[in-house]
Amino acid sequence: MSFRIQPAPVARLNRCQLFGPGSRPAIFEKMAASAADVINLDLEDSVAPSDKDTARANVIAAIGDIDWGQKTLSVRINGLDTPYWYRDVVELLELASERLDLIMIPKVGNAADLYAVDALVTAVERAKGRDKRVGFEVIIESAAGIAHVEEIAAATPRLQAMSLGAADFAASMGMATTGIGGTQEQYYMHREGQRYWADPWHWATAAIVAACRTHGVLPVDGPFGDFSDAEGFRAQALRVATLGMVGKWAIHPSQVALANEVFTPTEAAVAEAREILAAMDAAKARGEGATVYKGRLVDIASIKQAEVIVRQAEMIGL
Ligand SMILES: CC(=O)SCCNC(=O)CCNC(=O)[C@H](O)C(C)(C)COP(=O)(O)OP(=O)(O)OC[C@H]1O[C@@H](n2cnc3c(N)ncnc32)[C@H](O)[C@@H]1OP(=O)(O)O
Ligand SMILES: O=CC(=O)O
Ligand SMILES: [Mg+2]
Repeated sequence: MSFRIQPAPVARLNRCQLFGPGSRPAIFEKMAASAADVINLDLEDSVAPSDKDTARANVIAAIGDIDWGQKTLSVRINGLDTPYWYRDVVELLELASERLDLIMIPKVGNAADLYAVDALVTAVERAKGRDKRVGFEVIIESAAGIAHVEEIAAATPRLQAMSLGAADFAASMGMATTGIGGTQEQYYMHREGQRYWADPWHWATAAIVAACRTHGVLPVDGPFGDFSDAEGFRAQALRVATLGMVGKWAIHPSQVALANEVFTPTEAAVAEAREILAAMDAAKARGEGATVYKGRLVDIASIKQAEVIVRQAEMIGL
C-alpha cells in the first residue's frame, strides 16, 4: 500500500440509477415507487431544446412534492457547452427543496469543468443559506473525459460517483457503432474459423474504476440502450461488476431488477466471504498470515476482498 491510504467512497447503495426525462412528469411517481437506489431526473439529452424550461420547472416541483423515500435523488443538468447549464444550477439551488442530493454533470472534460460548477453551486448555496451541500456525480463520455479521468476524480470533495456514458463516449471517440453499450458485432478476435467477441468498453471501464478507487468515488456503468435484451444487459452488468463497478443505469424500468440482482451479492457469496474472514481470524490466532480455505490459498489480501462483499451485504441488510 502506498503511504497514502485509499479513501473509502460514500457509504450508500448505488446498484441501480433509474433515469427519466424531466419533460415527462407522468413517470416521476413510478420512478419514486421503483426499486432503484438512485433516481436521475434528466434535464439533458432526453429533453428536447424546446422543453428545457418546462422540464426544469417540472423537476424543481417534483423534488419537493414527491415522496422519494430513502432514494438518492439526482438531477442531470445540461453540459457546460450549452446555454442551459447555469440556469439549471441556479434555479435548482434557489428554488428546489433540500431533498435534492446530487447534481449530475454530463460530458466533463477536465477538472476545471468541476471547478466552475463547484464555484457556482457554492455561491448559490451561500446566497440562499442552504444547509445541505449538494453532492456531484459526473459522466465520462468524451475523449477528453477519459484522457483526464484521474484529475476529474480528484477535482472536488463534492464528487460522489462517476459513470461511463457509452453513447456519447462512442460518438466522441469516433467508434463505428450506433449501439449504446454491450457487445459490438464487429469487435471480435478470429481464430481457426471461430469468432470470439471482446469488450470494447473494457479499457474505459477499468480506467474509470482505477481513478475512482484512487480518489474515493463510486464507479458506475451507464446506459444499455436495448432494453428488450435482458441477457445482454446482464452480461454487461456482470462484466463491469467483475471489474469493480458498484452499479449500472436503467433507462427503462425493466432494467432495475436486473441491475439490483447483479450488484447484490448472492447469499452464497456473502456466506463464503464471512467464512473466509472467520478462517483468517483463526489463522491470525495461530500466528499465521495465510491459510487454506476449501483447498485454496487465502491470506491477508483475501480479508480485503471478502470485506468488499461483506460491506455491500451490510449496507443492503443481508
Ligand atoms: C444516453 C443517455 O443519456 S440515457 C439517459 C437519458 N435517457 C432517459 O432518461 C430515457 C429514459 N427512458 C424513457 O424515457 C422511456 O423508458 C423510453 C422512452 C425508453 C420508453 O418509454 P415507453 O415507450 O413509455 O416505455 P414502455 O411503454 O415500455 O413503458 C412501460 C411502463 O413503464 C413506464 N416507464 C417508462 N419509462 C420509465 C422510466 N424511465 N421510469 C419509470 N417508469 C417508466 C411507462 O410509463 C409505462 O407505465 P405503465 O405500464 O404504467 O403505462
Ligand atoms: O449520457 C450517457 C451516454 O451514454 O451518453
Ligand atoms: Mg450522454
